[in-house]
Amino acid sequence: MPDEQLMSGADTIFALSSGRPPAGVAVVRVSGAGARFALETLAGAVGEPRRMGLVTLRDPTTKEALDRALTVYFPGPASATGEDIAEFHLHGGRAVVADVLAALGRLDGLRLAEPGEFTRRAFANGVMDLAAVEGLADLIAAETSGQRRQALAQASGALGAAVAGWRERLVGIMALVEASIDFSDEGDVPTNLVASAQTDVAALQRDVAAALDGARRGERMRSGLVVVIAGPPNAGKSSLLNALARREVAIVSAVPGTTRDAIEVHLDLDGLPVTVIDTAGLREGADPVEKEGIRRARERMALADLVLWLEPADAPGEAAPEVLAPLWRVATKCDLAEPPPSDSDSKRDAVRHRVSARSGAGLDGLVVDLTAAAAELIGGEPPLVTRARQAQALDAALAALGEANRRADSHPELIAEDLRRAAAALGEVIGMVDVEDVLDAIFRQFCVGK
Ligand SMILES: Nc1nc2c(c(=O)[nH]1)N(C=O)[C@@H](CNc1ccc(C(=O)N[C@@H](CCC(=O)O)C(=O)O)cc1)CN2
Ligand SMILES: Nc1nc2c(ncn2[C@@H]2O[C@H](COP(=O)(O)OP(=O)(O)OP(=O)(O)O)[C@@H](O)[C@H]2O)c(=O)[nH]1
Ligand SMILES: [Mg+2]
Repeated sequence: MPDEQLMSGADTIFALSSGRPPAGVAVVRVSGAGARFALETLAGAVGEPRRMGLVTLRDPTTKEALDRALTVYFPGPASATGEDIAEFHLHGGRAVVADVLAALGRLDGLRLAEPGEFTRRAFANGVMDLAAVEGLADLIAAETSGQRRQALAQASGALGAAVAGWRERLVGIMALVEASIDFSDEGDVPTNLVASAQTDVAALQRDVAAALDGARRGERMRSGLVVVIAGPPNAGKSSLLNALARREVAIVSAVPGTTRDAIEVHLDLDGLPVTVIDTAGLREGADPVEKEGIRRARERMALADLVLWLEPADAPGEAAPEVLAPLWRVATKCDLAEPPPSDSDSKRDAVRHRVSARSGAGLDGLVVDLTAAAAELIGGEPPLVTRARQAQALDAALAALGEANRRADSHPELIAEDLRRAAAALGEVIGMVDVEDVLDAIFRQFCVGK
């Protein structure tokens, strides 16, 4: 083991960072003081920093060729983890990858990385703040362009930069308040210092509150908008789900009470993530299994962002239950019945769409309307705040700022204490304070190699 590695105390870690073999190319990353040693030993050369080179990789013991591969060396601290990094871009065959990983594992001081360990080191070395780490997790999980856009902004440090700006302003405000405390020792309290501090606090409150305003939107973008299909048995709920998903996800039958479990599909509507959930038809007097399905249906409706209430055009009139979310009445099987005279529905809860899963009629219109609703709820410029954890910390900061602002001018020491709490809460957002358990929770979500 190289001496500097013993001194740094941290192991050198390695992992397959690309997807599951077989694949066209597989990328193995090595991070830590032994990265250089790994290249020297397997490739026989390190190469110019940050330049790829084509080499033959050899087993260090037998000297057998393992692959013709591309390698690149990134010396720390200007690297993705802040440590020395070596990358092996291999042919993505299972045996190539397995044999190269095995050869690395036999090198002194190298061990397989734990999930998220590369990113954990990037965080520990100040390459990324905690919000950026969360953004990176979201970037890897992103299924739609909208999610990608929001995650990339956060992974690139958008929230971290905003928080840094707020903290800087807070430090300026604290200086004003501290100055007024010092003056008060001299029996000459310039109250305008505190007044000026309070003006600045109010401005800061407005900016933090504005960022918090987007939090719900950010969380919905991460998790996807939840649209629940509900209605009486046999209304054509599962048929509509299948039509929206364009595949036979749910069982459709003429027997009422077919669906019991809630069935989810993920749609990408113009880059916006929408989860559509098919549920058991609501009715009284069902058997115990169906009853449980109906309980789950109601539970899903209670958590929905939007409910589609389906009623067959040839047997309309089943009253929709009260729900918190907006509810759209959708007439189904419109191939079976003529539309009723237009004044037959009261304006307030008029049927909003007439569809037929069989003929396809009305489906495009429904999707256009859903896309517009999604754009309304989660579209637009990506918000800064995207997680409940971030929102809670900012809420705490806002509360402390509010306290500071409400205090009488005569208590600068108490104002200073409020401001320190606000600063600590802002620090939590970017992981400067008190986040060990949060860290474990976040890094557990990552895959090995990230
Ligand atoms: N092959 C490969 N592709 C990858 C990654 C990787 O680690 N390896 N990434 C892994 O997530 C992402 C790219 N992220 C990276 C982030 C920073 C640096 C880096 O060297 N940063 C230095 C120098 C910056 C510069 O010269 O412009 C620095 O920030 O100091 C490299 C990759 C996506 N693609
Ligand atoms: N003519 C016509 N029949 C339809 C249409 N959509 C569904 N059906 C029929 O209506 C019956 C019930 O359809 P499902 O989609 O299973 O209804 P559901 O609401 O999921 O029923 P449950 O799961 O039992 O609550 C099936 O026989 C379907 O073929 C349609 O647009 N037109
Ligand atoms: Mg069904």
